[in-house]
Amino acid sequence: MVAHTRADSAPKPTDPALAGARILVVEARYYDAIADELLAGALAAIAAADAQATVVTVPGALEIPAAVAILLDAGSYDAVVALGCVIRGETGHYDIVAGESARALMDLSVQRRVPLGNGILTVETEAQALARARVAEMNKGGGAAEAALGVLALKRAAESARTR
Ligand SMILES: Nc1c(NC[C@H](O)[C@H](O)[C@H](O)CO)[nH]c(=O)[nH]c1=O
Ligand SMILES: CC(=O)[C@@H](O)COP(=O)(O)O
Repeated sequence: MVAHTRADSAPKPTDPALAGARILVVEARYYDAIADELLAGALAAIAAADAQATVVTVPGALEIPAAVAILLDAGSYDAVVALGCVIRGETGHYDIVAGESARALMDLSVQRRVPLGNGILTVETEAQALARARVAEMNKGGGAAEAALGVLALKRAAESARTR
């Protein structure tokens, strides 16, 4: 039975239990400059936790969920970080790309019990995307990695409590 974990005592991304954890990073390089910032932030957060990152690149956000599923089946990863940027255009395709990638990733994370940080930006303009991607600004890539690491620390704490 896992004792209730209060938010202020939840494991943190820098939890020593994360050292050596294998983090799968799947990035969609639809916009290179934005992808560069998201990836830099995510890799910095993973390195700060002394975890190991494997980076895979796909064309667009819609390809991220399938790539995650394929790689989780093919390899052994402790957590996943998804990175990308969806900018609204003239048609409803934005809703498909943004909504379906998010839904598929959420389903993967819950069904497979795999910690997953979603760093796919869904924005109206490139300026909004850059402000959120830039490490020196909102650093959403780093935030997505820290979210995945935080849930991984929680998962490891829960597994440890179960085996006591
Ligand atoms: N418009 C954006 C896309 N569109 C492409 C899709 O993600 C996908 O690659 C295509 O539909 C083929 O399956 N992707 C982004 O990541 N960002 C966008 O703004
Ligand atoms: C989010 C998208 O897929 C977007 O690039 C599509 O643009 P459009 O709706 O103008 O075709």
